[in-house]
Amino acid sequence: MGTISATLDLAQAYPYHTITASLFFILVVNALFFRKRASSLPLPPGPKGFPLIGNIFDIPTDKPWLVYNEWAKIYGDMIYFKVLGQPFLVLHTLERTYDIFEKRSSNYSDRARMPMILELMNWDYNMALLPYGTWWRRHRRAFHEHFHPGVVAKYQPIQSREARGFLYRLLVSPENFRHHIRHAFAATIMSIAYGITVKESNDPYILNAEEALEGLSEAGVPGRFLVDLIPVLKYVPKWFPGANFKRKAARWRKVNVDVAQKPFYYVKDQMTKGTAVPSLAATLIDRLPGDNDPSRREEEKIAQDTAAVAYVGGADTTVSAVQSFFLAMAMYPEVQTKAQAEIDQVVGWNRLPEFSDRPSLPYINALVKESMRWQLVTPLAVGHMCSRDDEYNGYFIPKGTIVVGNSWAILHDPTVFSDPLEYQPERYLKDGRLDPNARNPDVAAFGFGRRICAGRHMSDNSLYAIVSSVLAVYDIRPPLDDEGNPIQLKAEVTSGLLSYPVPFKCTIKPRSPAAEALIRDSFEGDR
Ligand code: HEM
Repeated sequence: MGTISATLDLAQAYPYHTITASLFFILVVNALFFRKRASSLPLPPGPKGFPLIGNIFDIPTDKPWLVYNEWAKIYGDMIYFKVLGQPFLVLHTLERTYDIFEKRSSNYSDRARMPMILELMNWDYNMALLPYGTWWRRHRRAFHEHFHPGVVAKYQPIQSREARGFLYRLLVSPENFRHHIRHAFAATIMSIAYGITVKESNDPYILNAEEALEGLSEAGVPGRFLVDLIPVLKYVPKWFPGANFKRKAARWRKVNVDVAQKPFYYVKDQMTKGTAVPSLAATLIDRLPGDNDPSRREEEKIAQDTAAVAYVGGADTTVSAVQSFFLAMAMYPEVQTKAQAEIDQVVGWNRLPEFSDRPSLPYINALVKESMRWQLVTPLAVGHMCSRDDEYNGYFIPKGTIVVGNSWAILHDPTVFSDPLEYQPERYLKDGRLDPNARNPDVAAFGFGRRICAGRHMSDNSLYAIVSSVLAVYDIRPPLDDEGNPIQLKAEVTSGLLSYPVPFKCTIKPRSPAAEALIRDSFEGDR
């Protein structure tokens, strides 16, 4: 997903002149279109704000999920506030997210309008950003067809191969493990989506996608560009004083066109020459209606978007979960020992774990779950916009409210997860098996309802492939100081829509000479 605007990170985002202009705009809009509240019910509780600007000064910019967690102790499990006229509702418990995002999904599956990103920067190929409706549904259907639980197994050979490549790169330069994690995912997804083998470094496709994602993270902060508040500004010509946003948008638009089109046209070209290797794009192109079919243009656009979103949605998300796994292993040696003991017993020393071993590895499965829960990749998931006025649980929820599920709170609820800040795979196990009654992190870690992450099944397989392979052959330990003493690591994460462990070091060594030989023997790439 990695691609969607942070919906709440507002206060930091509004420079003074933006606030002033926005206030003026809101005053005018309020005066012209003031709408009487459609319900006598009260709004849900929340911090009291100022007229017009609302709670702009209350909005936390650093790890907002923790601040909302504290607010929930004062206001309860539904927290409502407004910023510059935009209403927000934060849901704190699984019961609330289920009621709103699942049971009332037809009303809570839209996205906030983002003219800068969607209309000026051409991010419209990313279905995660699309408004709810037929066009989004057609994209979702096309994506689902290639990433639903029954079909993702076909990507396992690529995932295993890239996991082995990752093991080899760790051997060569363990200190670069963060780069290797990123490379492993980029390589896996480019191979699945386009059959393209990426270069070890400075790959043009990856560089392009990274630039596009940087643009998204800048433009994704609400209010960063005034055009998001005053959409009509998109018609201002590029040369107009102050229209720097149009020039920036033009540059990012070009990058985005490259991301969506270049690899796709490469595959098309290979298919014409008869040299294409199997890939998602090749399958999609193969099935397109004929050139003269009236639906051809739209179908080709959907095919192109589907392959591209696999990359931009998947490239930097699972990466964060794998980084958390490395951090956890360096901090919790006893967990690592138990996991390795299970692999040694089930898989032995002569081969690496396969996907077929997965059902026999309950502790590893529990560890994969805990790696998704402990430090969440998307602690506030992604906001859904409410399409119509609604009444729920005695409160009025106005149309246009951005509703956010606090996934972090749901997966750190101390009444459900004892010592929630600790990394404990045991919490998912009972009598040596996965406990079906334990809360599965999937209930919140990948978002909610109809917009729930469409790549989660593939992500889960990738995480298993990496985690099981690494534990089979490596010991991960804390870094050492100059005297050779272990340095105590802390579980600290970055803020933002996507959260990562704050960069840390760790010591990564093969478990034995036999493990090292296995890593070398299993690697299929160039040395
Ligand atoms: C740890 C890994 C991942 C996490 C935590 C994650 C998280 C998310 C979240 C929170 C959303 C928004 C859900 C919502 O609106 O309620 C999302 C949407 C999406 N994700 Fe992921 N994601 C991950 C991996 C992936 C991968 C590997 C892919 C692609 C192969 C992917 C593709 C998508 C797509 C296409 C959407 C848009 C869904 C829609 O709007 O209908 N994600 N993801």
